[in-house]
Amino acid sequence: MLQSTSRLAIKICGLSTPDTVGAAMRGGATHLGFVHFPKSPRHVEADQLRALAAPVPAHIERVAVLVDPSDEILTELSATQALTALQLHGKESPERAAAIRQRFTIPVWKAISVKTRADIDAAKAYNGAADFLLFDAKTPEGAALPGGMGLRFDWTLLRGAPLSTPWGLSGGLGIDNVAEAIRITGAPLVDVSSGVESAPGIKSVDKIMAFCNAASS
Ligand SMILES: O=C(O)c1ccccc1N[C@@H]1O[C@H](COP(=O)(O)O)[C@@H](O)[C@H]1O
Repeated sequence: MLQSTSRLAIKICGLSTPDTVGAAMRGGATHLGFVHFPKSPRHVEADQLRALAAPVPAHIERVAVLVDPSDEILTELSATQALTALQLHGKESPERAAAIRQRFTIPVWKAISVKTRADIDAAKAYNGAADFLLFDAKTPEGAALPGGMGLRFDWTLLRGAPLSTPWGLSGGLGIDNVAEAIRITGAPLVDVSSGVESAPGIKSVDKIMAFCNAASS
């Protein structure tokens, strides 16, 4: 889970190679994300995830990104013993999030798709059901993926939002805008995927390092 410290937390998401996992760790990422969703260009199988996470020290969180996962998929991932949290990035209800947390005894993050202030207000339904809320941009109806598309939302919508569950910001973050995003929202955690890629699914070591520097500056 996100620790209650003033240090900014950085999540580099969609990692699929040892060299980019290494870059994220060297850059100071506090959280590493692994997408398990076959439609994604960042998809990693459970065995691959286990191998990628093996050299990661315990103080760095390992988060699986999932879209409406079945219990079968969750059981397979749980068996890797490689994860410290599950990020639910589909249409999981508060009841489903709570049930996953209880059955798999692991912190659950819920991605909240945001277009308007009403979307942020509606996130309170997950208070007590999810351990962490990740605000991300709403992708267009019929889009191939529910995230990882480099889309951002109006960050000012988060100003003054009464959030009682720990939270973070994602969606369209990159080297050139992450500092502004932190300034506007006060986000305690920033999450990036496509903003540190050279092509969809291809993470760039240089961009990961630059993002970590920009976020921490
Ligand atoms: O990255 C993916 O392919 C993905 C697939 C399915 C659900 C979520 C996905 N990515 C997550 O989306 C946010 C924002 O990404 P971006 O920085 O805008 O590219 C991030 O949490 C990714 O983990």
